[in-house]
Amino acid sequence: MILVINSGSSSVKYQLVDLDGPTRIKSGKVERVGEPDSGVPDHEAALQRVADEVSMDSGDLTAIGHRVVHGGPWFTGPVLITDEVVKRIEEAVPLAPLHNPANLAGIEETRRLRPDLPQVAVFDTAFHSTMPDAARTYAIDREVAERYGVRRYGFHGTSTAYVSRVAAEMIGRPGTANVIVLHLGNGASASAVSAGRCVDTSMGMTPMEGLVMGTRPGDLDPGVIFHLIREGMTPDEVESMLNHRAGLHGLSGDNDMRTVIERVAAGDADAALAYAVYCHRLRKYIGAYCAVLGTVHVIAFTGGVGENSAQVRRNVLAGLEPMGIRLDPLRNVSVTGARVVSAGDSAVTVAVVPTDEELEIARETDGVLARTKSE
Ligand SMILES: Nc1ncnc2c1ncn2[C@@H]1O[C@H](COP(=O)(O)OP(=O)(O)O)[C@@H](O)[C@H]1O
Ligand SMILES: CC(=O)OP(=O)(O)O
Ligand SMILES: [Mg+2]
Repeated sequence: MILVINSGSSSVKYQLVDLDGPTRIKSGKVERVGEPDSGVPDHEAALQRVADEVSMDSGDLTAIGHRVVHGGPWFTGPVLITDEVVKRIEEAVPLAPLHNPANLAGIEETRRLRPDLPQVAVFDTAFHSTMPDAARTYAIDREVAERYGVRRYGFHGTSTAYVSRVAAEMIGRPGTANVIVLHLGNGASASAVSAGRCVDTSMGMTPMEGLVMGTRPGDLDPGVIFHLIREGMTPDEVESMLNHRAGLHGLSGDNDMRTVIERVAAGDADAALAYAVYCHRLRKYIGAYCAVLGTVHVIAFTGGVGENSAQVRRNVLAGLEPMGIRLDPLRNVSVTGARVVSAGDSAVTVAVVPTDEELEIARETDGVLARTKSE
């Protein structure tokens, strides 16, 4: 039995997975980590709760798999965690300040509680590591880029790998489909996947580029940053603003899409603007990735917003009928499992695919253990 820990910026999810049996034995989520009055002051406290819930001393555990958001230039696949690996994950903290520290806290805690078990790191960046150079490269001075390691990595790769595979299977094109995956959670990204390979993704060197997110702005003219610094903000203040007080939260004061949508319905102008900017950016990326892929077989919505908000799907895809994208209004409001929500005559299939990062991490963890044993 494998324990999977998915430490996010504000939540810790876990799953106990038995890959030989009925797969998901137990799962849970500690949310609102670090928010005042949530009763969960930090990630250590959240992990303590998880440890209480899963009986960490169980003899049935064979390994622990961890989501790690940034693998830097070092990791293009899952690895057994050693002190050396931990050091690399620490080195990548400045590139994913909301995520890597939380991932490290999870690793440290489970290594302390179960030093006897193999632990595996599964990186968000790994799936995107085979992106073509044209998509991975920022058009800046090549020497500067090389010296400082400036390049695009992409994130949400574990989710995107899982969802693109399920979506391709759903339409009877396993391993061959062209898929646009829209992972819309607190962080959000779009990816273009062709025959199982990522050919472009919206997040970049850090998880700040691309779509509008709960607290991050997505695409932003870099000139804005220099303007703010010249006006007197420090680089740390700008970075903190862009990580914590931008996106839906920056525009409306709320980062939770459910609250934003309720406020839009109640006629709130700030929420309406935040929602409009969010949807507009998403439409732009869908258009861009249709062009990148040429032919799109399926658009897959996932993540908390993508899976649950029929309204976001409807608003974002409205008017795209000339591009062969037509939702079925009734299917779009259906609510269970992986499902097709496009009309029968839609050239492009639109699907909702609940992501399962934890199952994918368990499989990758199992794969690393099998390879380690056979070596
Ligand atoms: N029914 C819903 N309608 C709109 N948004 C929803 C709904 N359910 C969940 N969400 C949104 O999903 C987001 C969280 O997604 P999730 O994938 O769980 O986040 P993360 O894994 O990044 O912490 C929140 O913004 C939440 O408001
Ligand atoms: C990479 C990233 O943004 O992850 P999350 O959506 O879990 O915050
Ligand atoms: Mg997530």
